[in-house]
Amino acid sequence: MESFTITSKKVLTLVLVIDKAEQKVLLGYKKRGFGAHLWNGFGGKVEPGETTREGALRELEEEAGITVKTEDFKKAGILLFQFENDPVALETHVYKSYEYQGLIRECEEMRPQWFAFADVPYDQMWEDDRIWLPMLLNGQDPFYGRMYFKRKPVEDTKEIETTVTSVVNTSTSTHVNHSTTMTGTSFTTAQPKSGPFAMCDYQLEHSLQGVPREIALDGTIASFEN
Ligand SMILES: Nc1nc2c([nH]c(=O)n2[C@H]2C[C@H](O)[C@@H](COP(=O)(O)OP(=O)(O)OP(=O)(O)O)O2)c(=O)[nH]1
Repeated sequence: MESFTITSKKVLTLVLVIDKAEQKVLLGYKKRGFGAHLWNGFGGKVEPGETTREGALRELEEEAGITVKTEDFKKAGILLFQFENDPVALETHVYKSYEYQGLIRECEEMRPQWFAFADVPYDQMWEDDRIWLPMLLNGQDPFYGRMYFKRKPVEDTKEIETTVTSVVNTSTSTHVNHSTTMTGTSFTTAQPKSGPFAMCDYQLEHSLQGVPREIALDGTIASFEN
């Protein structure tokens, strides 16, 4: 796991708005930038001077045109994304709300659309989403996940097949470890099915003593929300 050692992290947010009565979740089709051509929740980088909650609410308003009252806005967990040979991890603070105000609208970055829980397009999302999003939709939060990605080899014109061998698990008594071997992931450069990265390992915990607030550089939960 040496190639996954991290020395710093960027703080990001991700917001899932859920219609509980209709069993639907609001996703956005990302038109450009990091994660382009994938469906995702709304979010992005936290700006200097902002809390993660403020950053998440701002991104939701910018990208989907809607607002959520503070009391309805719940922290669901933290996902730490790590990329092979990249010392900078992405500490993503995940929020959810069952309520919203305003009119949902498209912007130049995201095209919002409601999906029934049963129709969430996992094959056109980041690969880790199929692991934790069902838990969030079923109310099995808070959670903490650590996901490891390798870059898929890129070939310009034709669809290619790639095999990613799982990295060795480092089981500890506090982590539920899952190791996956993914074979035959097809994608094109123009429209990668599940993005330019292949997840090669992950850990997910959801029986936490509280809602995680920060992750230490050794990957453990540094502190919990009050
Ligand atoms: N569902 C999911 N979301 C992810 C994964 N990895 C990852 O960075 N994200 C999210 C976190 C952020 O919401 C978003 C990346 O933020 P961004 O680069 O779009 O940030 P931004 O809007 O500030 O960017 P920009 O304006 O500078 O283009 O993608 C993942 O594996 N799964």
